Amino acid sequence: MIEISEVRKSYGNGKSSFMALRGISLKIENGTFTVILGPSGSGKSTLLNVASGLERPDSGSVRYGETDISALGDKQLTKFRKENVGFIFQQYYLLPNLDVDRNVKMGANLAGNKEYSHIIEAVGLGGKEKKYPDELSGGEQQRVSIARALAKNPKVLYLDEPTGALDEETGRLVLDYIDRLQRRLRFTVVMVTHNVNIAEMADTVIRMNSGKIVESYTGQARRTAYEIGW
Ligand SMILES: Nc1ncnc2c1ncn2[C@@H]1O[C@H](COP(=O)(O)OP(=O)(O)OP(=O)(O)O)[C@@H](O)[C@H]1O
Repeated sequence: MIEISEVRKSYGNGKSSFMALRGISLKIENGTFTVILGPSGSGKSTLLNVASGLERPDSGSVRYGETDISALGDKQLTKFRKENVGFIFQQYYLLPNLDVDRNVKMGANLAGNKEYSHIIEAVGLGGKEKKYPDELSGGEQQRVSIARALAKNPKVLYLDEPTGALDEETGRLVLDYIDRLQRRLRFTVVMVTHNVNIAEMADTVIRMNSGKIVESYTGQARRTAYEIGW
């Protein structure tokens, strides 16, 4: 379980400081799919970054089971991220001079995994291993970034607006891969999105406003990427 307790986070200092998270507490069960909704600037990305160990909270704790990652040193925190979490962003951040196979291999190497070809197949990119990012569509590039993240075999996959740069058809396709892989492999998913419809795909929905959680509910029947509105 991921347990976030009384987390606060501000940016800047003095008069220009801004409190992005104002006391967030939340529990995420292993193997569940959580969607975080909220208006622009409400703190969604900050929460994702703090939960995943990309950023440290000013106060409060972020626990993965027995480990409080907010108390880890830099080296230990980096090791924790390498071994436990995968990231997917709106931008794909693929290395342009590496082909699909080597981009995904980079993810596998981070976690010391040798096997990753099956992940390329699983995101529907079998046969495209030798293509370079600029030879792929946006949806294909995002599926490479999913494969790269999953090649680490992460316990938790964090996604920040993964379909933000994609049209509806491609967005549904990408979400469908994430959904089906999550149901099969049972890793934990935490996804930030502007699209309220995507919340219907989740077990748990968290709604944020002004750095606080204003609503959360869990246990809803999950819909597939092709059953939701857009
Ligand atoms: N590195 C930073 N330095 C200064 N302020 C920041 C930084 N990152 C975020 N903020 C501020 O913190 C607030 C919350 O930002 P955050 O990115 O978490 O919101 P969000 O809900 O993800 O927004 P969006 O949906 O637009 O991405 C915003 O007002 C933002 O300007």
